[in-house]
Amino acid sequence: MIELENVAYSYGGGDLLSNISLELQPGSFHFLTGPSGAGKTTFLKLCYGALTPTSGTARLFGTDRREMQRDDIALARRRIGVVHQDCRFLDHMSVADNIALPLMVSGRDLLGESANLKELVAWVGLSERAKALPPELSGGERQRAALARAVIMSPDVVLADEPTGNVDWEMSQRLLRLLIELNRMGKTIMIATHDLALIRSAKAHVQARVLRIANRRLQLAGADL
Ligand SMILES: Nc1ncnc2c1ncn2[C@@H]1O[C@H](COP(=O)(O)OP(=O)(O)OP(=O)(O)O)[C@@H](O)[C@H]1O
Repeated sequence: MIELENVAYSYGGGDLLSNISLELQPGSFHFLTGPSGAGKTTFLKLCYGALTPTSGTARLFGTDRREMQRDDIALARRRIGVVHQDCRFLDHMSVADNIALPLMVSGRDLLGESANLKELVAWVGLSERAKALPPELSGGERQRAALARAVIMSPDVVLADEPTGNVDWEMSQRLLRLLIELNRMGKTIMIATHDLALIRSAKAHVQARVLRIANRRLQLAGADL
């Protein structure tokens, strides 16, 4: 699905990431951890093709990122749902319209999709808030709306960047349950997080690999988490 082979990435100074190799298997569940500034968001951007490796190869669904044209990237992006750290809503549009935005952008028939949209809004527990504007939402509501938007196109892979960053324990558990449910439906999940307690709590419910970025490298974290 997504394959990184000996990838390095630099924003212009020295390498932020180097020697990164990983193949995301269909249906797998990964956590990605590491100190602030280690490069977790950058790593996710390499996985969804927003960045091209400085060296090495990133393949998205079998195609080298360097050989992908605009349309290829757009197609690959429909298969990868991203929950951004800062949610990125359009504040003048309702929660439901924000969630439906990927459908609108890809030219899908919104009327035909309205039952799916309603079901998805209910799945994340936001039926009562569907008409609200994003600035009116709580942190947990924002994160659930961001998750719904990330999966509206039925992606194969969901990459979530600190999806539980600004919410209490109960809400992080609720978000985690939603992500585990997606994994049980067959989706490949990767969650970047600082929250080691969240990772520990997941282990009882899902077989997850824990990756850690430290000193520019990607390592498999030890069992001592
Ligand atoms: N567009 C950019 N241009 C230049 N430097 C950048 C850019 N984006 C990120 N960086 C730098 O790259 C480093 C890694 O950033 P990144 O956001 O990937 O780390 P992170 O591990 O996700 O951090 P955090 O846990 O704090 O979110 C940081 O030093 C950051 O300032």
